[in-house]
Amino acid sequence: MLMPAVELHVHLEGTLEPELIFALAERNDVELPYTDLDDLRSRYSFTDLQSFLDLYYANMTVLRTAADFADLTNAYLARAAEAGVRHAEVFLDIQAHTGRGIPAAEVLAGVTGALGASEREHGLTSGLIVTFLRHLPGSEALAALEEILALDVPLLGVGLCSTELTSHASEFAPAFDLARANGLRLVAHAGEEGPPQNVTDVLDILKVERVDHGVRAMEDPAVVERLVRERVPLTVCPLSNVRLRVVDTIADHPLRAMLDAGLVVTVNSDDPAYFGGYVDENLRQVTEALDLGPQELTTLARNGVAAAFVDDARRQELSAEVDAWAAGVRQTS
Ligand code: HPA
Ligand SMILES: [Zn+2]
Repeated sequence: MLMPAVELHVHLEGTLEPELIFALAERNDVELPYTDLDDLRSRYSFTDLQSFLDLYYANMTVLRTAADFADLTNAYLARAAEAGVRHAEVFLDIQAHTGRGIPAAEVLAGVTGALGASEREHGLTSGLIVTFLRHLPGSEALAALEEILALDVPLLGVGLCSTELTSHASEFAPAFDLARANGLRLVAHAGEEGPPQNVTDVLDILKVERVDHGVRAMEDPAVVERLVRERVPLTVCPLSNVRLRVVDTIADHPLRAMLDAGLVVTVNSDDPAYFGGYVDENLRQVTEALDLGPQELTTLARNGVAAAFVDDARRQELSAEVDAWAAGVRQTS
């Protein structure tokens, strides 16, 4: 039986599958620089985060209308449901769309419309986290948030992504302060390509409640100790870490060491259309490569429920599903 999973780290644009890229290019009359699907797929070989981001942003040009964004969101929700995802909090790089002339209202109409129907249409609950792009100025993050708040769309939280190496977290403090003042939940990517200090910075300066990736925190025992003590969830993405060369192979992934250290880690897919698999495949590969047993998998599932931004009633439902699954796994192992 598939583990009931909570997905807390997935970029909607990173679920844009090659087939949908071609379908949307045709629908919108966008000329693609690829001859066919195989040509596009042959470019999915990355040397680091930036080499991936270049292709990821380039492929977004096919997304133009609310219907495109709704199709993208529905395709993800359908695939996530197949992967056992019971609740998903999805990231949206809104500035990557407004920056090429697509109005925020158009993007959000498509995304929030589909997310609003996720329970009815796909059987899982969901929420939206708008992620600011760290390679753009902090003032633009603030302006983006002001624009979104004025639209009054359902929004769960804000995050921070893109390259960690070219800016300091403090640039984004005004945007995060405004988000907090509006009751939004706060997360940020840190400790993926950047050092453990970046993890400390997003906690201290942006006051985030979860850290996305955070794997490089393992390089500093004091940071690990703090994350354990404060029970800060880390949304780990194993296949992403391999494909972006954060770790050499899945067998070298620190996930088991992170669990052993007492960190509240969860397993997520990041950009599944680019990195070789959704949550189910991430779980399958770490289970095999790191020889995870029922106990570790149950901990991962429970961590996901604990780390989700849901109300008490939904947390209890998710918790009961995990308990039922764990009891079944214990019986069969
Ligand atoms: O793994 C990631 N890191 C930073 N930014 C991103 N945007 C999409 N995926 C990522
Ligand atoms: Zn990410």
